[in-house]
Amino acid sequence: MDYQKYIRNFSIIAHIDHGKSTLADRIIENTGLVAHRDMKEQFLDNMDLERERGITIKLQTTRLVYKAKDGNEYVFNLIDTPGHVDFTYEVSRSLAACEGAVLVVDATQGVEAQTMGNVYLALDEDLEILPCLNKIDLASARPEEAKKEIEDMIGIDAEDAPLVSAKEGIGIDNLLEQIVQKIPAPSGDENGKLKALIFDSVYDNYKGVVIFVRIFDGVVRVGDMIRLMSTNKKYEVTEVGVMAPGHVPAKWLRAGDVGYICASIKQVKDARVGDTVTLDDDPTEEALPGYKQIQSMVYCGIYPAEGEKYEPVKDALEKLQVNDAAFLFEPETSTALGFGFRCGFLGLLHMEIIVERLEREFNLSVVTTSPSVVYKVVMTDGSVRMIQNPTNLPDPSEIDHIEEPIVKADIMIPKEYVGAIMELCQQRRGKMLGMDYITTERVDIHYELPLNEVIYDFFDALKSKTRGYGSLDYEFIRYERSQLVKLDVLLNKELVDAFSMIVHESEAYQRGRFVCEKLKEIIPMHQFEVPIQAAVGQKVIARETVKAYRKDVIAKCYGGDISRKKKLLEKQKEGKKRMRQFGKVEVPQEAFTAVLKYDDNK
Ligand SMILES: Nc1nc2c(ncn2[C@@H]2O[C@H](COP(=O)(O)OP(=O)(O)OP(=O)(O)O)[C@@H](O)[C@H]2O)c(=O)[nH]1
Repeated sequence: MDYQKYIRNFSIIAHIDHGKSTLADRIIENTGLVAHRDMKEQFLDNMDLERERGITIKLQTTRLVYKAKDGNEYVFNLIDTPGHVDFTYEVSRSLAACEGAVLVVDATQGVEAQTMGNVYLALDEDLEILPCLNKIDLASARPEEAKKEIEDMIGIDAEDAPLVSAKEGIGIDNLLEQIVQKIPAPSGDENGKLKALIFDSVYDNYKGVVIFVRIFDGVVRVGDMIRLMSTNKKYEVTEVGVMAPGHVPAKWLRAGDVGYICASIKQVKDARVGDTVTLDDDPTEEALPGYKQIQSMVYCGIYPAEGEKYEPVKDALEKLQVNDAAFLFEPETSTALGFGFRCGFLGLLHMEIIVERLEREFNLSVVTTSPSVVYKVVMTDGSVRMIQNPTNLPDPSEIDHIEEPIVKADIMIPKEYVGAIMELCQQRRGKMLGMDYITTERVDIHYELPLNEVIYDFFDALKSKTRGYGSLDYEFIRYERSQLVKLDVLLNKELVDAFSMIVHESEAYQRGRFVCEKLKEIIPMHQFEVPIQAAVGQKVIARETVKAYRKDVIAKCYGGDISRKKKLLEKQKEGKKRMRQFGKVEVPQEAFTAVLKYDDNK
């Protein structure tokens, strides 16, 4: 098929901060479709939050036209991939839509953990990898060394890898030419049965769900009846088009194309990433490989903060979900916190983003309970329960054993930090699998770690112990039997379920003590004494007491001027607003996050 000769479908992959977004901007600019003055910094990252955090979450795809030195015009479909380990599945599906990937390596840093993580994903999809060295404008750039790392670690030729500065716009022409020359053109069968891969979907207020697809075989037109193969649901196509950028309607999409389809699909979760689209009256027999139901790895409870109502939070969560098929929630009640929601996330970053959006975009204040991974509980009668809320852990007498998710982690660090990182991993119940030298100065350490130990702040600890030079990539590998117990917190002798957590038996005592000490610092004095206890089953393993206060807060400024009194009272009131009442005990909201910051203490 001749037209396919002039199409190049590719992604840019990189370790975080190596300059993927900046390079994408530069490519867009150099292909000339977007006028310079219309270029917002980082064109592809379109959410404010993303821009602030500097990470790519939601995929954006752009169709560009490039006039090559051979005189021909080429269509480039630049498919953006999210740059964080939480979103690996989305990365792998957007790569599956491409023939090649531009691998950006920061020439001042060299190959890092997620460079490798992304490269493995690209190799799994049989992509042509086109390495390029970025940030060569910096004096500390060492492109030759970085090239050698690429050759040694990835096993691809990096001799001709373009040296670019995305920031200064150096070397971009050479890169564009190499994209034309080295990334293969698509080679689908336009006359075959429709086979298209959904690699992203978004909700649009006017059009409903817009699905982004790569057509492998066949043609799709307005009016066609399409079928999504994982659900067998049918929809009539109302619009097809390309992202040029923005939605530009077209007559059809055919083999080799990347574009969008609107088909009055109501919810993003009905059009799952990884699913195959075919025609209902002439379907392909076989779906494209690689479809997976997304599994939430981390769960937590989200509750309206005092003063907030249940309904607005529910509405907001529903709105967030229309656009995010990986985010799950269902109603849940907690004796301590009342009516709220159990929410599932891809990882901790995903969770933080949702909570932040609730606060920022919806102006809601919420309480989140300890994040938890999903435990596999094998009961004495042989049945298995998946538990994602510590409160629901069955009675220990009914449990035969508990299994927890284990991940394989690749940690890349300068060699002088090996000791510190091994110690960190040891503390987190890690099992070392091995260590490779990347260069004489840098190593790649492989560990198996319980996911539970990674989700809280492992990454922060890694960064601080390596002065920012460490990088991490991990993937789930299996469930493993482990000695886990439920740690409960009692305030004034009453169990506060929102504080319950599942911990390793060997850590229960220390953890219990930490939680009690922390709560003692945070819970204000009451008219009565407040005992704080940590317990495993019936056994109290740690205890602290918040003493009762004697004086009224105003008594302090007796005779003082009235405005000062007012201020104090107001401050007290303000403080009250952010309190949660448990029985007779008032607990400030910060307590819920403070008890998680265990590692500050280690
Ligand atoms: N000096 C210099 N800085 C660069 C260059 N390219 C990117 N940067 C800077 O490096 C930082 C990271 O660049 P981004 O483009 O945001 O990196 P990214 O890989 O897209 O990051 P994620 O979206 O988080 O994956 C930014 O501060 C850029 O300004 C370059 O060629 N030279």
